[in-house]
Amino acid sequence: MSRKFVVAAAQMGPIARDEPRASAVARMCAMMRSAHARGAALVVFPELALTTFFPRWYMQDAAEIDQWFETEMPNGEVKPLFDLARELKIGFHLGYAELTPEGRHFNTAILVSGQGEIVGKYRKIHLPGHFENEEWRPFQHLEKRYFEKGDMGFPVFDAFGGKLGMCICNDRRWPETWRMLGLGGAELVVLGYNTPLHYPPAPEHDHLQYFHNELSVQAGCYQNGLWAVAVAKAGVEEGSELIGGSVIVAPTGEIVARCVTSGDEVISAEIDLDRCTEIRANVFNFALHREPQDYALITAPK
Ligand SMILES: NC(=O)N[C@@H](C(=O)O)c1ccc(O)cc1
Repeated sequence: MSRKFVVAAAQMGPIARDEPRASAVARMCAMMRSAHARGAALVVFPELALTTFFPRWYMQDAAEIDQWFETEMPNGEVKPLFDLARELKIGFHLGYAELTPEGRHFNTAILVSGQGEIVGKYRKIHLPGHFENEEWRPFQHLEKRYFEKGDMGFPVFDAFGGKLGMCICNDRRWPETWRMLGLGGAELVVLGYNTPLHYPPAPEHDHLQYFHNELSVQAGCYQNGLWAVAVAKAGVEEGSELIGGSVIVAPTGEIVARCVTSGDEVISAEIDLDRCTEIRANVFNFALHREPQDYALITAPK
């Protein structure tokens, strides 16, 4: 059986602070239709795709914070996306802020099948930023304040005729993320990001943001022999510029499609999951060449 299919990346432009979720969902539905018209079986939306990137603001009031979170998935506002997926028989990946019935907060992503069923879930592990208000910053990055570290590890799911894994934004910079997913057998990793162009602790690196995005994703793909779809929320959002540059990357590390705008934009590529073998049966044949007995420091407590 052929393991080729078309994947799409649906990059999103900015979402305003007062933009209702229904508006973001309508934009996603339009891109889902465009992805479907290209023959895509799966369309990947960004991290925290339903709202503006709220960790840029310092908040103390619990109710004010919780308004950015979803207590159910799907809920009434997101249901049109699930309904359209079912109608078009197209799967999707969606990032959102999750508030559990126990009152826990996570930066979460789900994988939804072409039948509109949630078939995978991941909660972000590498939370960037800081806990307290840092007034010297033009924008805060308070993910450590608003989210708990994910508690699901790096799961890999049987879906779309192969093995799929997820990670979220800052996770993509960490080789451990990719290696865990690679060891779990992932053949395709899907991820979303909100990456500010300006990095206040080291502004001399601002010009490297696009490069570091590609470097991280391409290295993760090559070193683990897997495909990736990495999708931005881009553009100037509430005065903070987020990078675009969403990409689809092959197991060889080559970029096969790249967004060229900072707005809502769909790109697609036919991917062949069997091409993972080109790398995994050769230079990164884990069973033959990995030497984990020499990697103990990687898992030593910090
Ligand atoms: N949403 C994210 O995870 N964004 C991060 C990233 O792009 O890796 C990130 C990391 C450090 C920062 O100071 C700001 C943003």
